[in-house]
Amino acid sequence: MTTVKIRFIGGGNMAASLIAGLIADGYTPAEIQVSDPDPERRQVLQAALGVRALASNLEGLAEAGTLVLCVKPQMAAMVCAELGPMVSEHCPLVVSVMAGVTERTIQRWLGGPVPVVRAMPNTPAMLQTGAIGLHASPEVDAEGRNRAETILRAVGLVRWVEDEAAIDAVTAISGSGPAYFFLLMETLEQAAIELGLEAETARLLTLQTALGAAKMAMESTDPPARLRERVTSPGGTTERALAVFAEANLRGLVERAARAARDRAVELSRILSESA
Ligand SMILES: NC(=O)C1=CN([C@@H]2O[C@H](COP(=O)(O)OP(=O)(O)OC[C@H]3O[C@@H](n4cnc5c(N)ncnc54)[C@H](OP(=O)(O)O)[C@@H]3O)[C@@H](O)[C@H]2O)C=CC1
Ligand SMILES: O=C(O)[C@@H]1CCC=N1
Repeated sequence: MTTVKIRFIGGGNMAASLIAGLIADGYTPAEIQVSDPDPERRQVLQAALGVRALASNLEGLAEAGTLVLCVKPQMAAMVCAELGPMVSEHCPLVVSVMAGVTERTIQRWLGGPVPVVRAMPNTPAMLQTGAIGLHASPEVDAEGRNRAETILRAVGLVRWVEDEAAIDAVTAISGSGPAYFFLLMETLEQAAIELGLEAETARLLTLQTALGAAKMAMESTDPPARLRERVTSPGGTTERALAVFAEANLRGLVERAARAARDRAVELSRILSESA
């Protein structure tokens, strides 16, 4: 019988992305379990990913070496209170992907100073192209850090941060970040259609351009600013477009957006740490 290695609590978007990435990396569905209260969601998870999806958060929990908390921050207190006695008894490694829920708060809700790793992934984890920030509470030993890193490395690029507060910045940049790039893709595709391109052509040219730009930026030794300059012929078309972005202060806007996301994570941490 295969031992369940990883148990997800909450089977929504982020859990499904992580599970898909882990399976793509070679984990077998039998090594992963998930619990979620919604029967339709459980059916989708079972059908799409082949993992066992349970209604109860406690059923089979003792078997798992690692628990991944994947519920909304607002549900976390209730879920941790339910899991606390079992976590104290069986001491699995607790990994939380929840935005704005600190290690101290999770420990308080679980009822003791258990080892907690905070991981901030993003949905491209499903294609093993996630970007993940990690931070461990002082109770996590080398084996626990190694285990968390191995699991998350299977679904993308991992960076440890020294200070737990940096996880809020990671949340604002790479946790939420796919949404910013998707927004840019949506708007560029729409602009292409408005300029007269056929819809499928607009879609494909936009997406391939995003992929090509990201690949170039990843693989080049030059920074993105230099790559941008090479596209921008003096007196040419790109220059005109970039002038419009500058006029609207795109840089300031992006900075404000990232700050707003970071501040929301900080606000959630404060509200949740003050709650019962
Ligand atoms: N989405 C993302 O890109 C990212 C999300 N995160 C974090 O991941 C966590 C989950 O987010 P996301 O997947 O987007 O949210 P979802 O709402 O998609 O997933 C949460 C899941 O938890 C289920 N749930 C609700 N109550 C319980 C319970 N008592 N026990 C077990 N499961 C429960 C929900 O069911 P129901 O819908 O029926 O209530 C839902 O299926 C959040 O804390 C978020 O901060 C982190 C990085 C990126
Ligand atoms: O929007 C959110 O709160 C979550 C955290 C990062 C991405 N999605």
